[in-house]
Amino acid sequence: MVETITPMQMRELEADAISSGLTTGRDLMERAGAGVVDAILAKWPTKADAPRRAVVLCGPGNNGGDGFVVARLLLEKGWSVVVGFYGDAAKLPPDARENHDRWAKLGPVVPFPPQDTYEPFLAGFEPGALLIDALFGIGLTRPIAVDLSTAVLGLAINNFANDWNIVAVDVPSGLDAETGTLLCGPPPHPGVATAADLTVTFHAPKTGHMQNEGPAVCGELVVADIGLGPAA
Ligand SMILES: NC(=O)C1=CN([C@@H]2O[C@H](COP(=O)(O)OP(=O)(O)OC[C@H]3O[C@@H](n4cnc5c(N)ncnc54)[C@H](OP(=O)(O)O)[C@@H]3O)[C@@H](O)[C@H]2O)[C@@H](O)CC1
Ligand SMILES: [K+]
Repeated sequence: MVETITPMQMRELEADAISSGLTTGRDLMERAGAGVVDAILAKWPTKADAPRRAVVLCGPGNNGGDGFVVARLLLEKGWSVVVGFYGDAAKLPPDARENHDRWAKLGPVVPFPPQDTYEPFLAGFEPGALLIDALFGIGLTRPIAVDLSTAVLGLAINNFANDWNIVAVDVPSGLDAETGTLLCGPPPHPGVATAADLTVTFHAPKTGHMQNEGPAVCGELVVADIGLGPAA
């Protein structure tokens, strides 16, 4: 049986590790991003000589921070990367802000949903590219706004037409990481922005990955070690 932990237990593990001096939030975020990239390259090794193109959608919290790390690490590997950002940089938590700023020195941060044209994102729609969902992780507290979920759905529809693969950072955005239920708005509001081909979570699976809608929307679930000690 797979041992799962709740999001609250994950936060406690993280806080204990940081307060005891075992690690820092910055290092955890770097390892989380590296774990996502490792899982991508393990699942799609041929992408090393395929399009090597990714659109990374980053949200307003630390899940978005992980996304900025993924964007930087893929760029370092020679990928072409477009970053969309749903949020306000000035309000990002510190580690996410740092990684946003590091990325901003490497490439543009395109507001998402885009204000006038989807062109920066659509330019990436070629077969085999990746859509990386770093919008919301264990901090999702309410249904995703209609404008955001509609914009993601628009990209996802293009994705289906163009054989993209979707990678979720920690959880597919819209999935409650504790209960495995979808935080849905009124119909036709989609509850899960992106049902993933690959979900990369950290330290241990969360309860929500394994129950209710979780298994159906996560795709393959990979657990990355981020240095919090042995998993439960
Ligand atoms: N903890 C760990 O051990 C590690 C965590 N790591 C990573 O951090 C992630 C957790 O980060 P997190 O706590 O910042 O939460 P996250 O999911 O980014 O979202 C919070 C933001 O979203 C907002 N918001 C919420 N719902 C919303 C909605 N419907 N629509 C709009 N906004 C909404 C919310 O705003 P608020 O509710 O305060 O208004 C807040 O701004 C975790 O999943 C993992 O990826 C790793 O780096 C390694 C170690
Ligand atoms: K996510």
